[in-house]
Amino acid sequence: MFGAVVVGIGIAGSMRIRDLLNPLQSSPSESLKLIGFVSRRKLDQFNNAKQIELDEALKSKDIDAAFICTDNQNHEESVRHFLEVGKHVLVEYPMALSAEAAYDLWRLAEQKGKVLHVEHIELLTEQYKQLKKEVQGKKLVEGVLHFTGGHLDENLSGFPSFSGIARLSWLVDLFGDLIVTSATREEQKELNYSKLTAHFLTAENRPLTWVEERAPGMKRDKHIHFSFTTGILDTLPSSSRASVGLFMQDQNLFAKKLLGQVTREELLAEKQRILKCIDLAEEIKKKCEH
Ligand SMILES: NC(=O)C1=CN([C@@H]2O[C@H](COP(=O)(O)OP(=O)(O)OC[C@H]3O[C@@H](n4cnc5c(N)ncnc54)[C@H](OP(=O)(O)O)[C@@H]3O)[C@@H](O)[C@H]2O)C=CC1
Ligand SMILES: C=CC1=C(C)/C(=C/c2[nH]c(/C=C3N=C(/C=C4\NC(=O)C(C)=C4C=C)C(C)=C\3CCC(=O)O)c(CCC(=O)O)c2C)NC1=O
Repeated sequence: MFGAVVVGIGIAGSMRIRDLLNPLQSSPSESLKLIGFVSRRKLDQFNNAKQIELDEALKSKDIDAAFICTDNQNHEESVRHFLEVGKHVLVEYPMALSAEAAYDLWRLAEQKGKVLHVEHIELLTEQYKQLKKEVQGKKLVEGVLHFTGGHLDENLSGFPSFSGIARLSWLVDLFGDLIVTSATREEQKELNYSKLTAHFLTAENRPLTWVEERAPGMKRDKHIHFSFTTGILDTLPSSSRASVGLFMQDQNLFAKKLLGQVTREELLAEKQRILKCIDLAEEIKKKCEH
């Protein structure tokens, strides 16, 4: 059994507590046991789980793994604290808000011989799995992925290429290695309006564009326009709900890693994809700041 603590009780943290208390039967998740949660607020109890102090969690012999579900600006610090005291870590994406920090944390995890798992539920949705099937084997001519969503506080969430890393993950997982050719940022501060536009080239020199647009009340949505040599794909597949919840699927993956059931090749491929996306996010940020 691996004792677990959930850190940060927002939307994601609450779902983590729910899933840890109700693991999918006969799944790797049954090897995880919730010991308690850490919050910067005083909550005492949450779904019968008990609140513990951060210091206590770091020292506790009953805790083997930490689930970091705080706002993005806190990820680096929390991941580092738990790795340093020799705990395994699951962190919600984005793992950190700079490439330097991300590489540093992987090095630390390897030094300590601990699992560092980054949640990427955007790759686990039925919609994405269907999209990937539709794209497989096709030759891209050009493509656009346009995301819209509500306002985010950048002090907590970080630069939009990092808070929007799920869109980069989609593009890299669908089309392979990308290079950033240009990126711009448009902001209307008084309206909390933000639009990031990044242009890429694929390894075959095909152009791809990512737009991340946010404003208060804007609907959370994604639009695609992918031209292939064989035709155009401009609607996302209609999606049924996954039979196993997304955070539960991710928890199973983490538990499998703790149990040593994931191959070195798989672990390496995943790490490379995650760092590739972080590198792109960093590059986009640099280009926007110029
Ligand atoms: N929501 C989602 O579907 C997904 C989220 N993620 C990632 O998960 C992480 C957390 O996101 P999410 O849970 O959505 O964000 P929330 O804003 O809901 O929670 C973030 C943090 O804010 C604090 N908080 C929560 N509610 C309140 C409140 N009422 N008053 C004051 N503080 C509060 C909590 O910290 P504390 O308990 O310490 O006060 C919590 O850790 C992010 O990194 C995000 O990218 C990733 C994939 C999906
Ligand atoms: C209703 C308000 C709502 C909020 C505040 C919300 C926040 C939210 N959802 C996210 C991703 C995500 N959120 C979901 C799914 C959900 N997430 C949920 O909170 C719920 C209820 C679902 C269920 C459909 C998925 C699948 C992702 C991964 C990125 C994606 O594919 O869009 C993220 C991570 C950053 C990002 O990729 O944009 C945040 C902060 N999502 C919401 O839907």
